[in-house]
Amino acid sequence: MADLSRRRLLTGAGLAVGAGAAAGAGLVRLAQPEPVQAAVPGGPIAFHGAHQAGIATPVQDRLHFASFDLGLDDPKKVAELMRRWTAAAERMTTGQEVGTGATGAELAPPDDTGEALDLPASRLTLTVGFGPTFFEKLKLPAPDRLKELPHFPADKLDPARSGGDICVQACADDPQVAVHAVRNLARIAFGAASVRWSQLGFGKTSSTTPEAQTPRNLMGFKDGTRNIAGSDRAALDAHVWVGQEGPEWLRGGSYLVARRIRMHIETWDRTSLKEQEDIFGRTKREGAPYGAAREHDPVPLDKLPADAHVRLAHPDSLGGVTILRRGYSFTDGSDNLGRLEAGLFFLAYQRDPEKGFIPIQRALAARDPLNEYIQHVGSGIWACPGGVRQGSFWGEALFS
Ligand SMILES: C=CC1=C(C)c2cc3[nH]c(cc4nc(cc5[nH]c(cc1n2)c(C)c5CCC(=O)O)C(CCC(=O)O)=C4C)c(C)c3C=C
Ligand SMILES: [Fe+2]
Repeated sequence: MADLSRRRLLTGAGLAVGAGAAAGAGLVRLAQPEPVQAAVPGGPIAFHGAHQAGIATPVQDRLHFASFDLGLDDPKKVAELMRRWTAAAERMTTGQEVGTGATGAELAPPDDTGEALDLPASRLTLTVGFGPTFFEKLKLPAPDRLKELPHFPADKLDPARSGGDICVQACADDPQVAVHAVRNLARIAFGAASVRWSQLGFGKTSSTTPEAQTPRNLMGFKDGTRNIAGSDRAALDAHVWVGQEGPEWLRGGSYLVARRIRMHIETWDRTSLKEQEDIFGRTKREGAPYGAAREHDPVPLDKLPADAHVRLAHPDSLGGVTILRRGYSFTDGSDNLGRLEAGLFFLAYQRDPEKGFIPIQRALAARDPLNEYIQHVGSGIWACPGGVRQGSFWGEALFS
């Protein structure tokens, strides 16, 4: 049993000895040749399908988000990178080692870096998107709706934490699995693309499973109460998935907006409960909207302060504008004044940024009292291709 590795568990031999012991740990899923939606905690989430996993699929606990810059401008070579990345992603999302594994020929570096050996798939999802600069560099036609985001008042964006030709969103229940995935994709990309910036996240601040307990953000409020459910196909089709209006490669895909939002935690912590609740228009403990008793009660907008965050961002205040939020909290230690470098790594998926993030952020940037306690310091937008079929690779139709 000493070599009951991630990889052996997936082989017949590994399963014969491993299945019984693994079942209780959520590893029994590995018996299936085709990954299926995680039915047990830690099970794999299907990589193939009509849509990329990691958008409407249940939100995992941890994030490693990476933005890559291309080092070449030949679309054929980038297609080859996507083919190699897809092959690695297919393996990692089912808990397998990359390529020939973490141990191979003695005199060559192994194909897999090895730190995820013995760990389950941990519901790893890998979601890829292409930014405006990707299309410029490769001289490929960009989708109409993929435009650099406008400047919003009070933005203080750091170019070193913004943009990027390709993004990879790795989500998993185990941070080591998410970090391993990004690290191995970066290793594969050597010579073709390199990491421009990356962000670790924990404590998801959204939910695509309304029946689950809503997580809390670092301000202590339940975050993600009113979000698009992963099972709400009508809402996903209307607000998240690109339809016939997009190029073929993007249909079933989505536009992703990322914002690194720093929180002035120490100032927030000196703010009265009443003011904190007024800012959101919801109670802190229950998460109920003002004028209602329970978290999931409908929001009586006229009972909320006119500039409450929830009122400003609510679809009824914005002609129906709706996004799917999938953000994570982050802390990157403390700054030189001893203040926690913390905040929200906000991620939003939408069918059209002009009918999603942009009008909401315009309203929030203009009036949200939360602005006194936050600052947007990083930003990016990417077009995420539709789902990957068996035998295909990320964005294949874009390159052919
Ligand atoms: C541009 C979009 C949004 C940004 C940026 C944003 C930042 C941000 N939000 C919170 C905390 C909460 N947001 C909540 C609701 C909410 N927020 C947005 C959009 C943005 N938020 C939307 C669309 C909604 C839902 C509105 C609705 O339909 O009712 C809530 C309430 C709970 C919930 O419904 O999720 C909280 C809390 C922070 C802390 C923050 C920046 C740091
Ligand atoms: Fe919000």
